[in-house]
Amino acid sequence: GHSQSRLEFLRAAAVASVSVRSEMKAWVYEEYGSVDVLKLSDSVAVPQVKEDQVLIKVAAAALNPVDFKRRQGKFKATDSPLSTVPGYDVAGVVVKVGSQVKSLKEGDEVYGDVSEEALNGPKQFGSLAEYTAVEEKLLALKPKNITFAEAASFPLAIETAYQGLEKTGLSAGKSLLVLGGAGGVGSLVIQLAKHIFGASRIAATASTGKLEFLKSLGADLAIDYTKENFEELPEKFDVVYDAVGQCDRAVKAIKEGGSVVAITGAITPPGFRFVVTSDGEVLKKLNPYIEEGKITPVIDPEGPFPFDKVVEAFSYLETGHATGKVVIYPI
Ligand SMILES: NC(=O)C1=CN([C@@H]2O[C@H](COP(=O)(O)OP(=O)(O)OC[C@H]3O[C@@H](n4cnc5c(N)ncnc54)[C@H](OP(=O)(O)O)[C@@H]3O)[C@@H](O)[C@H]2O)C=CC1
Ligand SMILES: CC[C@H]1OC(C)=C(O)C1=O
Repeated sequence: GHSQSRLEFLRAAAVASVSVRSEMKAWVYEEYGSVDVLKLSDSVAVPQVKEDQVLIKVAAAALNPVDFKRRQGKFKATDSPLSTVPGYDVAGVVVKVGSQVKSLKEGDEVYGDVSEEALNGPKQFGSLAEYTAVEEKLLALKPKNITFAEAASFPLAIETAYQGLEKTGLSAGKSLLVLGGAGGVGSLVIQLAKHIFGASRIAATASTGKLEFLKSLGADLAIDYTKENFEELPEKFDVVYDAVGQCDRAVKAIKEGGSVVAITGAITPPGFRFVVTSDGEVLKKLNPYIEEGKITPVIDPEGPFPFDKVVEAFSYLETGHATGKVVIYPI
């Protein structure tokens, strides 16, 4: 009928517009440094899709500390070549698919972390752009009940939270202490621990103004780190998830036989380091919890930041005091 042919026309036009357009707007840095090296260019090549990749028209992106640590040159030994388009987290619409793509098609609304290994050869052309090319296996369909901005807030942080908790052996009836419960990762660790891993008791640390926020996420005990030292409390935990870099103190807060997973900072045994691997299958597994409203996105109210305010967004994230995620929307 008329509407079907119109839809096909629009879809073809969308594809044609991309295949004709060879340049796009993107944030780029050509050298390592502070936010001053970030430039907004309008002549970056639209990425070509490899056989196992899809081309995404970016609707929203989110920032992670790894973006600014990488830009500062902290991972230069294993980084991809400069110049770099930063950005790991993406949400948007598929506009082109590679020849080996199995289940995604043009028009699909997707989200994910574009770099399978965060530190080892991350994407040179990331998500802070109008288009980005991503392997199908790193993506999942966006749940219908959340916006693109909310979807972009999840991937790297929720995969870090989930995979890190899996490694600790947290299971039903065990207790957990989260160091940095109000951050992008910590706010999801609390929710996943409660709703998926069945933790019987969750404690978390943050500063004075965020204690009620911790409880709203599902923490039973909110510890104000400006007033007390968690490791001096009488209560010990089966698991500590360190998202701050306090492993030397975390190991004093576990029960005999407990475990400490640390995602940043120096490691003190028996604590162990964990680094996230991007995986669309994790998002597919968590989608039902998001669709049921059990896991909810947390976007810092300073944002979302529009595309031309990425420098302001990084400056805010780099204060180390963002609540939940710093999102870039609209693009
Ligand atoms: N290994 C891996 O795979 C990954 C590592 N990371 C790393 O983990 C860390 C956390 O990442 P992310 O959550 O995105 O970071 P965020 O920038 O979102 O963390 C900000 C939060 O940290 C809290 N915070 C700061 N200092 C303390 C403290 N002393 N005690 C408790 N909370 C504190 C702040 O709360 P307040 O304002 O109350 O101080 C704020 O809410 C970063 O270093 C990041 O690089 C992140 C993802 C993956
Ligand atoms: C060594 C941890 C490193 O990896 C990620 C993804 C970060 O944010 C880090 O600090």
